[in-house]
Amino acid sequence: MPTNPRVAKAFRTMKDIGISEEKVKPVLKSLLKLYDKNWALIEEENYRALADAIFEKEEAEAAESKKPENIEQEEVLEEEAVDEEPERPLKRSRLRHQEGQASSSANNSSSVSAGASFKMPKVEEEAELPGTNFQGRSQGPQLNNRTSAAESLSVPCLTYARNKGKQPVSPKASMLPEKSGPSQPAGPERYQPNSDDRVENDTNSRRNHRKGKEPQTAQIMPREKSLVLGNASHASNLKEPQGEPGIELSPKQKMLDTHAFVKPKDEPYDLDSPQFEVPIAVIHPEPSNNKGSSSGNASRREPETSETLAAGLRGGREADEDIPTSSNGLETSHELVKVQNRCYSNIHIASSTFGEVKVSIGCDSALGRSDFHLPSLEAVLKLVEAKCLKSYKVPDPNFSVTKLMKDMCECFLELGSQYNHELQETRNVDAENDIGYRSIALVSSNGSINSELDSGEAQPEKPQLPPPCNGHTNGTKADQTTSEGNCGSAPGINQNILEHATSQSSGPLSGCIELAGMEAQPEKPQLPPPCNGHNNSTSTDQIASAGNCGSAPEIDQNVLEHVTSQSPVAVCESTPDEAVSCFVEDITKGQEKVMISLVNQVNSKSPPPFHYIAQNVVFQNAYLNFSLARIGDNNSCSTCCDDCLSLSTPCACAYESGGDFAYTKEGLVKEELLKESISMNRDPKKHCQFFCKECPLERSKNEDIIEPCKGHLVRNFIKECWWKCGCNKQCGNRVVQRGISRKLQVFMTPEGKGWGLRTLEDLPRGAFVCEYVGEVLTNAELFSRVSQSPNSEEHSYPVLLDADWGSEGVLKDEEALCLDATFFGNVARFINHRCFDSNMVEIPVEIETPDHHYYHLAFFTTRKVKALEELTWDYGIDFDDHEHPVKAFRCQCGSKFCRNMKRPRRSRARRGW
Ligand SMILES: C[S@@+](CC[C@H](N)C(=O)[O-])C[C@H]1O[C@@H](n2cnc3c(N)ncnc32)[C@H](O)[C@@H]1O
Repeated sequence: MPTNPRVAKAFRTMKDIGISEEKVKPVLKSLLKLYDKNWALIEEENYRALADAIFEKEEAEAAESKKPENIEQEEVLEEEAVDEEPERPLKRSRLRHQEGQASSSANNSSSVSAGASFKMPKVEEEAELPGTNFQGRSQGPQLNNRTSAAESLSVPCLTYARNKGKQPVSPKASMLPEKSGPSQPAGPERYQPNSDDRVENDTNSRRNHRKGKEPQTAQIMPREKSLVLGNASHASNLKEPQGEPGIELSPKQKMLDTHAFVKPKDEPYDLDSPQFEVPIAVIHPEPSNNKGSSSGNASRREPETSETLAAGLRGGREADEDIPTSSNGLETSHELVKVQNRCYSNIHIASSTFGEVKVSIGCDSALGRSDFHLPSLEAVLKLVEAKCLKSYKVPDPNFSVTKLMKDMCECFLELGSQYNHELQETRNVDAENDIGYRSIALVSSNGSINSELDSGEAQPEKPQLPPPCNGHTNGTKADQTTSEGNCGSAPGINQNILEHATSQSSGPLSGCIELAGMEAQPEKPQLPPPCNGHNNSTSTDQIASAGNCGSAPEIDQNVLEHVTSQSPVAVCESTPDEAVSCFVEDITKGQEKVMISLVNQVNSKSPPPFHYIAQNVVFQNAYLNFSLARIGDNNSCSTCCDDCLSLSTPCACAYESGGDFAYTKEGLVKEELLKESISMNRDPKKHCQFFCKECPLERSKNEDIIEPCKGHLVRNFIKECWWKCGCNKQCGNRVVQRGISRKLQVFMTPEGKGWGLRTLEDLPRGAFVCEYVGEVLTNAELFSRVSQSPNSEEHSYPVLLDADWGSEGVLKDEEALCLDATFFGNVARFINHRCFDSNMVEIPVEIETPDHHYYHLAFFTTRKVKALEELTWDYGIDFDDHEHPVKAFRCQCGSKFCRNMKRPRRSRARRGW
């Protein structure tokens, strides 16, 4: 009897089930070597792995001795087939990591199917799934996340059968057919009534496998926790034994072992843990590559990540649990799973000293459910978002779970660092910028950073400024301004600050701005100096050189945005010495879903008097017919529900845009339409134009001598779902009608263009910004309005709704319409013109009526637009057309393609008015 009590016990246990010491010894030796003497793995489940290995060895030997020549031949083929088969999970995921390839096998790793029939629909998606710990998923005999209920039930049958009939068959076995034929893929390996059939069935199964039909059941089956030795499955969890002393392998066994998991020594696995837990545990919406951070990228399985998360989840782990650590001393995902077992249905939040926060959610409802399959992260997020939008009536269509989780992290940080508040107040402003502080800072008129503004009790920590682009925290404002051109909006950090500012509804700066007429007048904020040259050394030229970044320095913008969210009233002051001569918290007066502030840091001009409207209004004669009766079946999708974009076949509303919806699921205009629309503006001559027989536009100018039509571009329309449609308001084919959702701001441009519109957040290409909203006028009405206007130059540029005049036949005067936002309009009235390379393009949108003489004109970004960039649109002006009723302005767009520059004129057909 061996002296080592563990060895002795192993022998004893094996003996109990009729296995001699002689047989146990070499296998045990081999296993010990394989598992790095990790006895826990061998002893687990009453020496299941050991028994498996012994049976497998026996099986292989028996097969070897019986094998006729033709089978050997077959095995060669089988080996080849195995070579062609997608690699087993662990190896696959590793390859992926090493080679950076999005191998389809990552998914397949958890598929019942094997061989050529391997196919998972979501391959690419999952391959990119951030935070999916494929390694964790692939350890040990896998619980297949695609295993059908029947397959799951078959587990014990297989394992019992494998057990030479020495163990009682699980009651579940009786639920399965006695013997599965070839038409039942997992049949032969699932149920084997007696040991005599074993080799035969193995052969069958491999034949099937070669045909790509045989699922590798043995390797991917779930094991029930209560399984005892007799339930042992294939020895598929053994490391490839080649070269292991003490075990001679037959070719057949080698073949079998090719199917076996190659279990690296530093990644012990837990046979008990249902593998589907792993991906759930490690799903992270936003992977971070930040080394040393606790919010790791689980898909890359950074050791820190596993460790931190495991540590966070560890909770009540037994002290004596003998799960080995990996070779680098860190715990493995295996532990993560195990620990998770005890923490499911919990939310865990942890932060690192780097100020990063990790939120993890454990779900137990799927445990043990054989019908459970791993959804893609994208699908999970989408569903949650849909639920939030529907059930919780989240009004913002751009609500995202990822953002929500970010918010959670931020709140966690904020709350967690409150105690540090006072310390933060006295922080040296020259200190390193630290995103962890999520701060807002102000710039005083002398350009130095003022960190004294936080006077609120128990407020989150003191705002801290991001350093200006030139790195000089104490530099002058001019420095900051001039450096802005190179930086765009400050990378990442400023955006965070902006968002933070917006979210702090009663934050530390509450009431900082002087509020006219309010009783309590808290300290006035030290706002940035104006850009008019009146103050200190600030130079207008320098500011103007801010280039593409819009006009205001980013830091100022942070301030403004922050103040915007705090200040309940507008403040306009006439003294140019003040940093902001005019500030309006919300020019929409609550009519948009989002507030849109207005700020003037350039001169003392007040906002123009106009009525903000969020929807077009008819001035007088314009004829619009929105009757439901006009909307036919071709123009609506009454049988749809929820979100039309999720339909496999687009509904009738996609007809207008060529049978496919104009929007992506992200709410962006699809490339093709976007490109076409941009091209129409840039090179109108290349596109189809319609020439009216009797142009209503010309008619409106002069009824006596009607000039020939100058042509109208035939534009592509977006058609959105509407009231007659069965889908809901959050349907992805309803973007424009949901209104403005982006953070925008009206500001005084320093280049002399007057007011302009800018974005306070980064915008992707194809994003809806706003609609041009104004009074709907007939062209005749507009003509008389403009001609009566003493200074037509100051008239907000009207737009002609002529995108489909060609299909409308001869239009009556009341059908030839345009929009004028001069007196009644929305934020689009502030959008300035830029020749040729503007960052927005207008696209006609059909919503309420299929009559295309009236439609909505919506602006979409032509490219990614950085926070603080001015939003522009090419009005299509021909600066040489001196006959035009609206006098052309002297263009200050700054584009190198400007059509109004002092050089040979680039004339172009004037679009619309
Ligand atoms: C639709 S409004 C834009 C808002 C306007 N800047 C304001 O202050 O209300 C059009 C007017 O803005 C001015 N504008 C727009 N783009 C311009 C440009 N590129 N250069 C100079 N002025 C421009 C012209 O006065 C034009 O008539």
